[in-house]
Parts: sequence; structure tokens; C-alpha cells
Amino acid sequence: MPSLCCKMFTIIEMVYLFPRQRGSTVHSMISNFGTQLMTQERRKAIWAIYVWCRRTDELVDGPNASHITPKALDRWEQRLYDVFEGRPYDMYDAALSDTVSKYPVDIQPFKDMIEGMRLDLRKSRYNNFDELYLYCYYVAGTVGLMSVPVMGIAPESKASTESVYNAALALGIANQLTNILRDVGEDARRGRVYLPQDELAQAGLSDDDIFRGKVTDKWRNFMKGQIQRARMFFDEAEKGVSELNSASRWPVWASLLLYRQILDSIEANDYNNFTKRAYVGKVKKLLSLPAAYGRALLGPQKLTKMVTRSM
Ligand SMILES: CC(C)=CCC/C(C)=C/CC/C(C)=C/CC/C(C)=C/COP(=O)(O)OP(=O)(O)O
Repeated sequence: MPSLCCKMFTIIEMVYLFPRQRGSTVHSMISNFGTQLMTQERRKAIWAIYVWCRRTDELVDGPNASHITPKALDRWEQRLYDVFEGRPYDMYDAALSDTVSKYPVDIQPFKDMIEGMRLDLRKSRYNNFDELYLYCYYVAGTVGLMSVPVMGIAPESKASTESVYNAALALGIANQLTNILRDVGEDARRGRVYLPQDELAQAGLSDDDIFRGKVTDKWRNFMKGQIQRARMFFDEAEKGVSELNSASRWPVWASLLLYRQILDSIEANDYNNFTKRAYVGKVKKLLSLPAAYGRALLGPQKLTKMVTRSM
């Protein structure tokens, strides 16, 4: 499966490298000193969660992946229960135990991510988008759900908790769909097709076309639809970012803007995701940062005002 690791670290890097960018004035820096301390704690908590996700992912995608059995995943799940009950096995587990004791993090998305790894061991085709969506939820939507209790919802937010979780889920799904579209060729070389089989058939395509890896008009049209759907999930996610605590908005915007540009890059490669890897260049990446920062300044209230004004 497309690995979760690097993306995780993009977010961790954002959280770690730019931790002090949130307060725009000296006044707010001082008045938010308490939040600043809390933010430091939040960063550690997010790190602990992402390290766990990375280790989980490595079970099926890392160097020992070929030896991984469903039994090993059962043991990993048992270890997860121990972490949540305050009985960590090692120091990374201890960091997660500490996190779940401090934040209202639910165990369910963690269990679901392990379920996603089980699914990945036994399944290499997805009949329709419902099946693919479920897979994306397991391996990426879960990360969004794990993150919200730590990132926190802005105290001034009027949005329902449910809508913020929905947006977080949508961001995980959008990222994973993007990842899948970027890695079609790479996955095919491992005998895997993470695309809805019924939609491929409707477009007059089959697995063989993917293994052949020729960019045809049929393929371009199919890809246009897939990209459009991934963008819809990014749009859904956008609605929730402004509702997050101010310190969390900036890294989330940055990762959203950066990852969404991979879709543009697939288009720029004329939909050749068989042999060309879509990526976002350094300049574009750098340009995304001020854009992300600007958006992060817009908190929930300002956004409400903007919406009211435009109506
Ligand atoms: C939007 C709101 C309200 C909250 C944010 C909630 C969050 C943090 C959601 C993001 C979830 C996330 C990080 C999912 C990971 C999904 C993913 C596809 C990772 C891909 O990882 P790699 O394949 O390693 O990526 P690269 O190879 O591109 O680096």
C-alpha cells in the first residue's frame, strides 16, 4: 500500500519547524503564553500518534513486510490495548500512553488502522468506490480522527464537533486518494490496483491497461473523474481547518495545499502516472507556506463574517 510515513513527517515537520508562527503580534504572543506551552505538549502528542501510525504502516510496508502475518497484527493490536491501559512496551509506546492519558483520543481509529493493514494483506482489488473508500478510511481517514482531539477545536468555533471530525476524515481520504492516483504505476508493478474496478470497466479499461501503462484518451478521461473526486474531498476538508485551534491550522493548511498540488502535477504530466512520478517542486512548496499561513490567520469567526458578507 502507499506508505503513510513521509506524509506524516511532512506534517510533523510543519508542526515542529514553525511552532511560533501562530501569534501574529507581541501582545498575542504574551497573552497566549499558556497556549504556547500547551502547543509544545500538543506537538509531542501528535508526534507520538504519527510514530505509532508509521510503525503500524511499516508492519505491512516496511523491510519485514513479507513475514507479516495476521497473527502479528493481532499481537500489535493487543499491544495497542496495553498502551491505552497505561502498560507501554517501549519508549514510543510510552509517548503514546502519555498522549492518550492527556487527550480524549479514542482507541477506535487506531484499531481501524490495524484493520486496514489486515485488509491490505488479503486484498489487492477494489470492486467499487465504497470498498476503496473503506480502505482509505482505515489507512488515512483514521489519522484525521486521531489528530483532532490533540489539535483541538478553536474555543470560538461555532461549528459542530461532528462537522470538524468529518472534515478531518475528508482530509485523510483526500490525501490517500491523491496518493493512490500518484502511485498507480508503482502499485501496478507490485501487482496492486487501488482503483475502483467498476469505474475502470465503465471507462472501457481493465487491469491489463494499467499493467501496460499506456496513456490513452480513455485513461485521461478516467483520471479526470478520479482527480475531480479527490478534489471534492479536499474541498470538504477545507471547511473544517478554520475551526481548529489557531496553532494547528497552519500546519494542516500547509499539508492540505501541498498535497492537493500533486493532483495538478498529475494533470501537468498529461495523466502519465504510470512512469512519471507527480511531485510538487521546491519553489511551489515554499510558495504554499505563506498561503497556508495567510489562511491560518482566518479563524472561525472571521470566516463566518466573510460568508455573511458574501451572501
Ligand atoms: C481538516 C481537519 C479539521 C483536521 C486535520 C486532520 C488531519 C491532520 C488529517 C490528515 C490525515 C493524514 C496525515 C493522513 C495521511 C494520509 C496519507 C495519504 C499519507 C501518505 O503518505 P506517504 O505515501 O508517505 O506520502 P508521500 O509519499 O507523499 O510523502
